Amino acid sequence: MFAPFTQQGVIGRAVKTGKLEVEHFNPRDFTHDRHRTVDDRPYGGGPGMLMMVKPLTDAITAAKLAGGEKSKVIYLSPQGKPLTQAGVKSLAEHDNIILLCGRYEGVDERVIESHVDEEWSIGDYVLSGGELPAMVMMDAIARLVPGVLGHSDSAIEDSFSHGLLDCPHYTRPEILDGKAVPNVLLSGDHEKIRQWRLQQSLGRTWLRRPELFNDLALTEEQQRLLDAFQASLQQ
Ligand SMILES: Nc1nonc1C(=O)NCC1CCCCC1
Repeated sequence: MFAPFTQQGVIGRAVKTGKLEVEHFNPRDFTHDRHRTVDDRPYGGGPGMLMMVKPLTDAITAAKLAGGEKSKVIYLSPQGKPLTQAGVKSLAEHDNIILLCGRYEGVDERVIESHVDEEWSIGDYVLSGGELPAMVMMDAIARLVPGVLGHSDSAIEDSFSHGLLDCPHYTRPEILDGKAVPNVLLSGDHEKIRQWRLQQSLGRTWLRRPELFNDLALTEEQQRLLDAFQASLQQ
């Protein structure tokens, strides 16, 4: 699952240029029976299986040997803290991260208590395994690693970087099904374009995700632009 992800695109380039290192530790390689068993039945009954403790903790130990004892162990599950850009920024501070990807119905709680530093969720829905959430987290963190993105501004301008939703974007043709690109974007007036984009981000955030303003302290300019946006809707 991870090979295409770590060999293509932003992550692929970062791995190729040595800005990122990705290594896998498969619990199956830490089993000692013929069937390389990694799952076991849950105490208390109930459907499905859990991941066995020993192959998991041995894999984590091996990963720590490779990445260093200071590696942060992260477990991805719906029971984790909801991942936001702020959370990504805090995670990007670590030099080494071990992402524990669950399968079946999950892992023994004692593995989480004894080996996991932080539990994170990428959203309130249930997936079949932790691999896709791990790749989501890897992609979001990698974009913040200096030198990983060609044009670093694009990461800074990413939505949520200022806690706001992204503004609308346009490319050719200038008229599409009778709908024209907003004139300001054709004006070449970079200050006007910056203000328009900021106002659009503020307006969209207000219309679609007003709760995001709870964690934001708007600058005077932002407040002025938002007020004008709201007033324009009253007309
Ligand atoms: N949502 C999520 N956010 O992060 N992970 C998520 C998930 O849905 N993970 C599924 C895994 C969880 C461990 C047991 C097997 C299924």
